[in-house]
Amino acid sequence: MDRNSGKVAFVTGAGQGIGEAIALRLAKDGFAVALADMNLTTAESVRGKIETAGGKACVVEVDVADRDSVFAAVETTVKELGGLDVVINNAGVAPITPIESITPDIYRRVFDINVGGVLWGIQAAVKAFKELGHGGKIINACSQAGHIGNPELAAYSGSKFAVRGITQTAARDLAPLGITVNAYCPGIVNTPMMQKVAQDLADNAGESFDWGMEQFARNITLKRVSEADDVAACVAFLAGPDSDYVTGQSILVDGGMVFT
Ligand SMILES: NC(=O)C1=CN([C@@H]2O[C@H](COP(=O)(O)OP(=O)(O)OC[C@H]3O[C@@H](n4cnc5c(N)ncnc54)[C@H](O)[C@@H]3O)[C@@H](O)[C@H]2O)C=CC1
Ligand SMILES: CC(=O)C(C)=O
Repeated sequence: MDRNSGKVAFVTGAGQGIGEAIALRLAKDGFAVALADMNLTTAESVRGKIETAGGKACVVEVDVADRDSVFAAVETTVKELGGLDVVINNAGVAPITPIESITPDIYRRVFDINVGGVLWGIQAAVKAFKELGHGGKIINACSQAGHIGNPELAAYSGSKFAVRGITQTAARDLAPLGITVNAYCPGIVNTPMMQKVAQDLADNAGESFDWGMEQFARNITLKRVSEADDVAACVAFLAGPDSDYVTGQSILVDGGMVFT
């Protein structure tokens, strides 16, 4: 707790799922947390949970696909919470996309949010860290699907491979500024996103939700689907001082789905 007190973390997609779990965990670990989301209702509810537990948080509206919106959200965070030390580019979307179904609109939406959101988040973080006169930590949402192509998720898998590449490059470019850049790669996490992915896959095949989930879950070595807290624990490591000598890595937190 003490090691992070006075530090500020900015988390996109913090209103639900993995982003919510990250925000709650970092607040418990002593960070003041900016809850950045396009859904202000869910973000406000997370703020309520943090404040009830004695933590500090603010809500910031953001559309991560919009560069200006990301820069404005980061600036608001610095004003409201008095600094910035960690930026977590977590927001993402995962539509089921059999290869022949991908339209220009689907392609652009997935890449604008999953890749653009990471790029603009990195740029906004660098600007703020420079203005504040110190380095910092940038942490991006990748996926096991960013290490191996997942069936019927071509647009999504492609976007997450891109996140891994950007993470490596940004780590090299930003090291001279004292900034580390890493990513976390969840497996199958029980969140609204994954529930929809499984349901859509099942609907396309005329099967049940459990069948849809099983298509993704059957290769998990630890034989259980992940909870968002499993991912938050890895992000807490990447956000804290114990990861100071780690950069450019995309760390799998998938219960043993992909071995690299
Ligand atoms: N759930 C899973 O099994 C896995 C998730 N991931 C990644 O983890 C991240 C979080 O996923 P989940 O929590 O499962 O998703 P989720 O769909 O449950 O929550 C996503 C949050 O991001 C927000 N959001 C979406 N688009 C946004 C935008 N343009 N601007 C601002 N906020 C936006 C939503 O309002 C929501 O609060 C994503 O990047 C996802 O790709 C990676 C691997 C597995
Ligand atoms: C949605 C996702 O990231 C999967 C299936 O790994």
